[in-house]
Amino acid sequence: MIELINIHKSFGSQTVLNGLNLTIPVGKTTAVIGPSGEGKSVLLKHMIGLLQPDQGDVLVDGKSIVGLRRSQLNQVREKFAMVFQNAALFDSMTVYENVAFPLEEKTSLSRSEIEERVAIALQEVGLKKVNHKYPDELSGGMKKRVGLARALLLQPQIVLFDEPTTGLDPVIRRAIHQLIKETQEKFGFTAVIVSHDIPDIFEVAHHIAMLYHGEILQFGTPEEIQNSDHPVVRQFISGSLDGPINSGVA
Ligand SMILES: Nc1ncnc2c1ncn2[C@@H]1O[C@H](COP(=O)(O)OP(=O)(O)OP(=O)(O)O)[C@@H](O)[C@H]1O
Repeated sequence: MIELINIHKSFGSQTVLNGLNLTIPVGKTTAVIGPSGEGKSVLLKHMIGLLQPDQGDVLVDGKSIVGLRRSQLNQVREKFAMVFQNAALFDSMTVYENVAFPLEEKTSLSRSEIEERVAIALQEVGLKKVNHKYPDELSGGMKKRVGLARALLLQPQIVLFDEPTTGLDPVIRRAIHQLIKETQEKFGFTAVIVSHDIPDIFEVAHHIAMLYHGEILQFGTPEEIQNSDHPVVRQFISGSLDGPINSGVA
């Protein structure tokens, strides 16, 4: 379980998180939504110790990860996998080499065992005959699938997705969402997804956390969020220009 307790985070004079509390349910998918620039990525980075809070605590399975030494933090991070916006593949490596990389680095599996696991992982994300291709020979959707295959290979307990469908067309976006949903159900990991995909994300996540002005304004099931009475939540999910949220565009 990940618990964020009274998190405060500022960059210079800009306060981004302002006493934020959030508990991520185990074995479920939680989506973090909210206007651009409100701190969704900053929040995700606190969960894995890439950023430290100015105040407050982050607990992973009941233990604080704030102020840990690098070696201790690396141990905690073994529970996690992170799927970045751009899939973060190594351009000079083939798809096979990219996916095999964590197994070669972190396990003592034999070459044939690694080959077998990579083949299964690529099959699981619906990729065929791409082993020898390089990332720049793949479409955006295929790259995301490779990133997901690599993330799942070490069987993480927790998978963090930072806007996993950015830049994809609506059909591929749906396919990636479907894949995240299916793999989460199959492996049962705890997932946290930062997403702008409304209303699609309501079909993927079990819980939605709406971030606004440095706090979680509302946490609930997709149904509860869709039926929210809160004017900010209502405006945000309907994409209306009228309401308390200022788009910042004149
Ligand atoms: N390392 C950093 N140093 C300084 N400011 C930062 C840093 N990281 C984030 N910020 C600032 O914190 C704010 C929140 O950024 P963040 O990327 O978390 O927003 P977001 O909600 O994920 O936005 P978007 O939906 O547009 O991706 C932004 O104003 C950003 O400029």
